[in-house]
This record gives sequence, structure tokens and C-alpha cells, in this order.
Amino acid sequence: MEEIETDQSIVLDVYIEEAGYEAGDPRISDITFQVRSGELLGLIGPNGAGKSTTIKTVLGLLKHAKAKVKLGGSNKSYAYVPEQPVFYEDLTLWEHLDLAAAAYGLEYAQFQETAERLLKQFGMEPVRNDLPAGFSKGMKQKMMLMLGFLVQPDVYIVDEPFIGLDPRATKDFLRLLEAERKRGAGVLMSTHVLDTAEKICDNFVLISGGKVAASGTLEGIRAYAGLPEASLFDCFDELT
Ligand SMILES: Nc1ncnc2c1ncn2[C@@H]1O[C@H](COP(=O)(O)OP(=O)(O)OP(=O)(O)O)[C@@H](O)[C@H]1O
Repeated sequence: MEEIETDQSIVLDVYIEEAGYEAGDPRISDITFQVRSGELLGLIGPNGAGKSTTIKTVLGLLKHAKAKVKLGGSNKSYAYVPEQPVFYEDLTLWEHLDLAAAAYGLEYAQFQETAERLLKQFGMEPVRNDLPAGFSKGMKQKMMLMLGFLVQPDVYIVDEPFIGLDPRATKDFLRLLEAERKRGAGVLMSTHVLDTAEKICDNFVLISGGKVAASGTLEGIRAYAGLPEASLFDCFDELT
């Protein structure tokens, strides 16, 4: 990712001309969006629309991509929280936190304080010294979220956080996310859970068939869909 020199409030600036998995077979094209400091941008769209491909392109993971991705903010740092948990078989939850802190060069005292707080906030204290292979799906998901929150980056890139979490964990996650946004972090979040997205996102990018079908605020998307009072779900239905 390059660094943004101009507009200070933009923490993530994305322009994807095209990207895909094989040469000459793009799966997404002409996708442009910005995330500002404190903003939560929802990346929504039906199965196979291109949300994960967009996120992979932002992360620079696709070989066949023509894209410009610029990172801003005070530290020019980001955390990626994947939908599928990724972990080391032989490391405990605490060791994962410790490793992430070392990788990001966090100061040890600050790491300990933040890690202890996150263990409490996510109700994971009892399993701090356990191996994540034995965790439930939701517990693994919580570990991935904790690893992201530990780093306190300028940008969070979160792929479908809601599927594995119980209502309590969802609430805890949203509260932490809110605090991070107040601190100035921007968030790009892909999700299918439209009723939650409708409540929490400032802006949306609706992807369909690998292209942007609509983007903007809920009001803007309603106007574009010609459904002034509709839910995000109904707009989504109309536009995809
Ligand atoms: N690893 C891959 N190799 C080849 N094609 C892929 C790969 N992953 C996704 N695709 C294709 O890219 C297109 C977009 O898929 P993508 O995974 O980005 O959709 P999505 O919006 O994230 O869907 P979902 O909501 O189901 O997760 C689809 O046509 C899909 O078949």
C-alpha cells in the first residue's frame, strides 16, 4: 500500500481498475471508494458479488490486479480480520496476542494492558492459556478480533464479523469498534447481515456482479433505488 499525502481525513483510498484470480479473467472492475477517519464503510453484496475479491485486492494478495490502494492516518497501519480464522496450532491465545504485539512493535507494558483488557471484554480470560484449535467457531472469531484490536491501527479491514458471534459478543465487538472509531480509526467491513449494517455503517458500497451497483449513505442508496423509506435489504434486493 502507498501512503496518502493529500486529504488528511482519508485513511484508505481504493481504486480497482480490475482484479481476478487468472490472467485475462477479471472478477471485479471499476471499484472505487474511500474510508475516512472515524468512518465505518459497509461493503455489501450477494454471494459471489466480489466482496472478498475486493478485500484481497486492497490487501495486495491478488497477483492479477490493476489497482491503486493508498493508506493514510497517523501510523499508516492497518489490521485485517479475516472471516476464516487463521492461527498457529502450537500457540496459545496469549501467545498469539504476544506474537502480534511483537510483529507490530508494540511496547510491552502497553501490550499487556491492552491484551488483559481485551481478554476481559471478550470473556476469553478462562481460555487465555489454551490452544485455539480447541475453541468454538465464535471463540476463534473473537481471537481474530482481539488480534486486530490489540494493534489499534488507523484502518480496520474486517471480513464478515457477525456470522460466528453470539449476540453478547456482537455487542462487545460493536462497542470496541465504536471506541476505535472515536479514536479516529476507519473501518471497511464486508457483511451479509444487512439489518446490523443498516444500523451501524455511515456509508455503503453495494457490489453486484463484480461492479459497484450503488454507493453512499442509506439515504442516498434509497433515493438511487427509488425506495425512499425502504430498508437496506429492500434497496439491495431492488439493485442487485
Ligand atoms: N480463489 C478463487 N479462485 C478463482 N475464482 C474465485 C476465487 N475466489 C472467488 N472467486 C470468484 O470470484 C468471484 C467473486 O467472489 P468473491 O469471493 O469475491 O465473492 P463474495 O462477494 O465475497 O461472496 P460471498 O458473499 O459468497 O463470500 C466469484 O465469481 C467467485 O467464483
